[in-house]
Amino acid sequence: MSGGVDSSVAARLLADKDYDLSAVFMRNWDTRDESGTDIGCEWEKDWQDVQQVCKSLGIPCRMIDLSRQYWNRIFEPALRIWESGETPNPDVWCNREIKFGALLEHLPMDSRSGQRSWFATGHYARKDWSLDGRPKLLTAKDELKDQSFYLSSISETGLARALFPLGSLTKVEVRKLARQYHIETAERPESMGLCFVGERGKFSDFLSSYIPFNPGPIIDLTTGTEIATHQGLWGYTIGQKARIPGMLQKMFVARKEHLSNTVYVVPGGNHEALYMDVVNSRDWAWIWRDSPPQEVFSDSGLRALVKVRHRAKNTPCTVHQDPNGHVTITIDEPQKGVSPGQVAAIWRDDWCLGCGTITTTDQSSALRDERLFELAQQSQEGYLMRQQQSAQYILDDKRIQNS
Ligand SMILES: Nc1ncnc2c1ncn2[C@@H]1O[C@H](COP(=O)(O)OP(=O)(O)OP(=O)(O)O)[C@@H](O)[C@H]1O
Repeated sequence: MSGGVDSSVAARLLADKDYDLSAVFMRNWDTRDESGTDIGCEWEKDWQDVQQVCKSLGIPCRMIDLSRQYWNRIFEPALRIWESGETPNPDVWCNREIKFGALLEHLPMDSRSGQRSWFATGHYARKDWSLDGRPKLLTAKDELKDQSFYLSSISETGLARALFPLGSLTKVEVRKLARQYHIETAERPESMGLCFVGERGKFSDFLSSYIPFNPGPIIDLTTGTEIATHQGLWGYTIGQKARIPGMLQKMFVARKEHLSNTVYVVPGGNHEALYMDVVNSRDWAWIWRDSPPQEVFSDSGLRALVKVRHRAKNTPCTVHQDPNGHVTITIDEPQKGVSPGQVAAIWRDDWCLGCGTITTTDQSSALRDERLFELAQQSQEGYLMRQQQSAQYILDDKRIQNS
């Protein structure tokens, strides 16, 4: 339980069904880890809320400190990904590594069945069983609140023990129930921001206390000219507006290039260079790890639905997997703002099958404007050449000084 409306209502619904309940609150962020900031200990407030709600529901609760695991398994790796120019999705990996990973390991074993106890959360998702008894992750009834995207990386073992009591309710119904049950946190607003880290004002300011500045050029992809300097690739997200001082025209981030430390922008939020329809991925994980759908290995591939970020709509696509496990997704309708580092998850109707991290995106020949990509190539080569030249000048300078 997080102390919020959703997990509190979930607990109450299970209590009404006579489950033998106990609650666990995870403390996953230690504000002492925050470099140079003094933001206060929000987890203490959440923990108080959990204790208060549990007291009125009459169920025991305890706190588990998983902040070291969160730092090592989620936050540190995410910082390295931001630094490399990709935009990670720590919340998806948090569900796999922490909630349905480290936490599950703490759950007591049921003496009768020899299995771990059931594990309920306030996620908006549903679960069903296949005919041969395997758990299926399904989308929630409330399409707007559906969180199956965030759960798409969890394993079959974790899913098998999971209960999602809110899966068939809408958020409006859940809030109504919270008021009806007089749950203390019924009016608590939706939590925002990075899972467990919480809201942190301007996110790029928060990141800049962990990642060193690394200035590089911002290049207009349509002209190949350098129009500004950025302070680090991590401050820019593909598809989003890029603030360019002194420029009236609104520019949007089309690409980020790690090798040359370059941000490429285009004028206008609907520019064709912002739309991608081919997605390559790494670390692909099927929820049923040992039995991917066999169609992905055939020439025609698996027809499915894909989501490339939480609020994107599920879009028809074709999925292929090569013998090395790499998954490529070709999307029927080009998507805006598909970002390496983010997660692509796939569904068959309402059944979520798994997800992977986006490595590269591309435009199929129907979309591609070769001229733009030649310009990008040239400006990248030009930038690398200038870097080599300035390195040579520094060397020459040193030689002159030494002699
Ligand atoms: N600190 C925590 N300790 C234990 N469980 C948590 C914690 N944070 C989240 N959860 C569990 O994960 C579920 C989803 O969390 P998330 O933050 O995505 O949703 P939420 O809408 O903010 O949920 P809530 O209203 O319960 O805070 C929660 O409903 C809860 O069951």
